Amino acid sequence: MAKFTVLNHPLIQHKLTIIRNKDTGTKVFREVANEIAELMVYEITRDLAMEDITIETPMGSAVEKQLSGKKLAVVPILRAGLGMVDGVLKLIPAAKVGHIGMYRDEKTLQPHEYFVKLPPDIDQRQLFIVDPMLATGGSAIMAIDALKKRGATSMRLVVLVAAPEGVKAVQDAHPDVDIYAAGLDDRLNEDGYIVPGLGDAGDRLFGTK
Ligand SMILES: O=P(O)(O)OC[C@H]1O[C@H](OP(=O)(O)OP(=O)(O)O)[C@H](O)[C@@H]1O
Ligand SMILES: O=c1cc[nH]c(=O)[nH]1
Ligand SMILES: [Mg+2]
Repeated sequence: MAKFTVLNHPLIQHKLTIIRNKDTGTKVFREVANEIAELMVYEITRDLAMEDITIETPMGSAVEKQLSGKKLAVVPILRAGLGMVDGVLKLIPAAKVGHIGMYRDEKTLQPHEYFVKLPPDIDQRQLFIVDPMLATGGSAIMAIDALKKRGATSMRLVVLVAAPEGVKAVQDAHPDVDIYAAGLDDRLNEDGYIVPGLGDAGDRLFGTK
C-alpha cells in the first residue's frame, strides 16, 4: 500500500491557511501556492539517493556527496498543477517538465484527458506529479494511468489539499504511488468540492471566476 503523508511543517501549515482564506487574491494565492510546493519538495526529497565523488577543493582532494539515481521531472496536471511548478523548479532547476491536461466534468465529476506532452526519457526519471487538489481522485488516477502507459515507473503525487475519498481511491488504483499533502480535509460536498478546502484551485490561480 502506498504511503500517505501530511507534511505538518509549521511554515507549510501557515501558508496553507493563507490560501484557504477566501479573501486572498490571485497574486498572493499564486505566490503562496508556489512557496508551499517548494517547501513540500524540500521535505519529500530527503530520501533521494546519494553517492560519494572525489573533487578538488582549492585546499586539496575531498570525497563529497552528490545526488545519484534517477533524474527528476515534475508533471503538473493542468491547469491548476501549473501553480506549483515554479516552486518545485526553484529547488530542482534542472528538472524536466511534462504536462498532462485534465479537466473534471462539473456534473459527472469524471476526468477527461486533453493533453499529454512528456520528456522522452520519462521511463528513466523519478516524477513528482503536482496538482493542488485531490478530491475524488479521478484526475490523479487517470494522470498516473497516462504516465504508466508511456513507461513511467517511479512517481510521487504531491497535492496541497486532499480529501479522504481521493487518497483512498489513488491508493487502491495505484498502490505504488506515494501521496504527499499539505492538508487532509474532512470530506467532499455534493458538488465534489473539498470541504473546507480552498475552493476551485484553477479559478483562484488564474482569476477565471
Ligand atoms: O480528484 P478530482 O475529483 O478528479 O478533482 C481534482 C481535480 O479538479 C481540479 O481540476 P479541474 O478539473 O477543475 O481543472 P483545472 O485545473 O483546469 O481548473 C484539480 O486541479 C484536480 O485536477
Ligand atoms: O475542492 C476542489 C475540488 C476539485 N477541484 C478544485 O479545484 N477544488
Ligand atoms: Mg478547476
